[in-house]
Amino acid sequence: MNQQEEQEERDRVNRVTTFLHHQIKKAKQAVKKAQAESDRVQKNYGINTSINYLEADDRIETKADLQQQRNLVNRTVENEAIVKKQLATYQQLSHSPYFGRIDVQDSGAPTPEPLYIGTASLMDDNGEFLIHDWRAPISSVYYNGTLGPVHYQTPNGERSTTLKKKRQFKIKDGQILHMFDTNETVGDEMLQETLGNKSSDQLQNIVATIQREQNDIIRDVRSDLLVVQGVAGSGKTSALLQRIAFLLYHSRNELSANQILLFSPNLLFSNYIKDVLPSLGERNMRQVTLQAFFAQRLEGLRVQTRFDRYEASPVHNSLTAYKESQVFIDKLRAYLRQLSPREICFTGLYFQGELFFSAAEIRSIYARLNPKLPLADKFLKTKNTLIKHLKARINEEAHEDWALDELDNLSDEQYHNYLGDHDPADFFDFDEERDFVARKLVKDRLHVVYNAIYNDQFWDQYSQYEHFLGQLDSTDQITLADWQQNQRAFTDTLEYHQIRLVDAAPVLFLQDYFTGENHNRHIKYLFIDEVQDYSVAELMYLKLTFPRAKFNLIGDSEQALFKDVETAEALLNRLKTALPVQHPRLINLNRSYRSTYPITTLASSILPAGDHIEAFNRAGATPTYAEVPNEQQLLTTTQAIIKTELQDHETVAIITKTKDEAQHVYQELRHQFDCLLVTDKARTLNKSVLILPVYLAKGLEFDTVIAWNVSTANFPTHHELGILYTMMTRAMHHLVLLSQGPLTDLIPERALHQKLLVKAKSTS
Ligand SMILES: Nc1ncnc2c1ncn2[C@@H]1O[C@H](COP(=O)(O)OP(=O)(O)OP(=O)(O)O)[C@@H](O)[C@H]1O
Repeated sequence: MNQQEEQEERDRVNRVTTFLHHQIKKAKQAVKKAQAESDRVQKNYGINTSINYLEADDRIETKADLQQQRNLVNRTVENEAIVKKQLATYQQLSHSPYFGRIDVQDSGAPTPEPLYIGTASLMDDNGEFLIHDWRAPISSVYYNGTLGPVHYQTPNGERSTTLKKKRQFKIKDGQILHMFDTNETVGDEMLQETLGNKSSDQLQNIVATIQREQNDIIRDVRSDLLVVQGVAGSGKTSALLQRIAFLLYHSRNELSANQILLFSPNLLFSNYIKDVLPSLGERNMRQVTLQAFFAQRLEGLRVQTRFDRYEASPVHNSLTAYKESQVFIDKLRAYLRQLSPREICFTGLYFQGELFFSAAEIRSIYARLNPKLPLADKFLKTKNTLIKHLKARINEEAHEDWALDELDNLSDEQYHNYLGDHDPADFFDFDEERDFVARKLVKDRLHVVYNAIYNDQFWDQYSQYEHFLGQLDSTDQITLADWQQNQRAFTDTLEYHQIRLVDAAPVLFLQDYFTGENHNRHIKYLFIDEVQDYSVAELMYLKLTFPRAKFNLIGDSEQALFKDVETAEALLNRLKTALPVQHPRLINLNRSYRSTYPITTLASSILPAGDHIEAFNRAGATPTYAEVPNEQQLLTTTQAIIKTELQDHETVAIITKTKDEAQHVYQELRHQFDCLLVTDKARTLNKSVLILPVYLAKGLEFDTVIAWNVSTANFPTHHELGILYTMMTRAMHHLVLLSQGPLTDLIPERALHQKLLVKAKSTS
């Protein structure tokens, strides 16, 4: 780029920034005006509603008036929101209006047309684009294309053009700090700089440096099952969030942020990612953890958390694996389909301590239905019939002694409340009036039975599940004794109002499949981050619950904490057969961005198939290790390392295998350092020394990581591989492995020979 071109770019940024400041001024006035207008309308609305309610005769007129007023209030509030959003966009663009430029020349066009790409689009007063939104169809050329003929997708099909130039900018506070032309997808230079920064307690958007394969994930609009298998630090979470921003733009007339649901691994993570979408001018999607979701659905039971289960026994057994498998859910489905009315666990409903509808009566209603009807229809028809019977019983019960007694004991006020708007003159005689009040009273009392029917209390899903378990045979891997013991464990925990995690999804599946209830058709896109920690049974249940949602499953099979590491292909094959979808797609991300080259190289070396991991070429210190003979020395070495690391870095995280270890380390260090023990209730990480168990470090990153006690004793088998890999890959700039006794054999000999890992100075 020559000097003149550089000057032209600077002039352009100045022009755009000046224009933006002008727009900000105008927008601020518009916001003020809109606020005043909505204040005025709301005040008016308040006055009108209070006046009009005094005038009883004008009720109908008042209702129409009120509706009109309410519409006006809604419109002004909406208008205020629009101008505020506009202002926010201008303010956001004024700091850094754009980060890219592409010059494209359509065939037949005399000259190339320069287009500037930023986080939002901006037009000048003549309606010409000064900035194109990064999500606009043409902008994909910036991310995907190299110079020459290029293609891009538009709502009307594929278009072609020629990419003549690609330029990148770094603009801060309206000043160009850096600009260069590139033929690469998006140049390494910019990425180097971004990745070299210190860690932050908030994930940043990656809009300026999205990589080609990440762009594929972001812009996919076809798949109904998109599986992203990406190595640690490959930008899966970043791409997921950029994808949500893209979808909100692409389908802005049909999709709103509250139709997108993200299952995130823990609350800390939810907080970590919360600024990304707002930084792109979009509202956040809804977020939930599987834990919270289960707890809400299984109200009244304490659901075991994944963390509890991991702490109780980090290693999976074959019985758990079986209950988490597709086979198990398939068996459950088949069982429900062939259930005879005799086997259905109906339960009687009681009223005032006496049986009101017996299980036998309910069963006979069910048995009379056409057996060929779908399960959910049969359940619904039974429910409706019960409600009909209940209504009939109201008339009968109104003549029973209990009802007549209650009627006689009603106060005048209660009696008139039951009469409601009715006048004694409305009735033929007093008996008719009493009969009317008696029916009202009975209806009122029987509401508990109505609620019980409405809430499906005439069927016991837990007993049904026990019945299902009872009729399963033991399998090759599971002995009859183990199986029976497992069934007893389900019943025992239930008595204490608890349920183990492994039973939560199957019980809910059984319940919703049988009743056809609790299906959420509102959610259009479901995202699951860290999907490798979900069982197939859990995913099958989520698919049942969110039947209209397109599934986006993002994870890394090598970071499996709660089960053994498996290949991406195996995971995908399991999912493809388990979830009924039409357009499955797998995208692999093999390039790792988070960590320095030496850290990624070491971390990959511990994986049996780690060769596919491509380390981004960012320089940094070689990871170090220290083997010490006792725990005291483990602590003193840790202290020394923290002190050294804090000289260069902002955050040091000590990652342990378990919560107990984390608590112990914290107790020992808290007097020396201002440190934070991270628990599963934590929302923020506001200290520079953090101590946390590995499952809470999921998805997060820190400048320096100290992997606590990765010894042979603590990490004895390949079951711990995913745990160790996850610990190591949280480090951005420096990684230290500490071990009491010999280092785990999971670190291969060659890592030491090839000096991928060297002894820490303080102990050498
Ligand atoms: N295209 C990119 N441009 C700039 N930074 C990027 C890009 N892709 C990823 N990063 C950075 O790399 C780091 C890791 O990204 P992210 O957390 O999204 O990866 P991940 O695959 O979800 O990681 P993990 O599975 O290990 O938790 C983040 O700091 C992110 O900002």
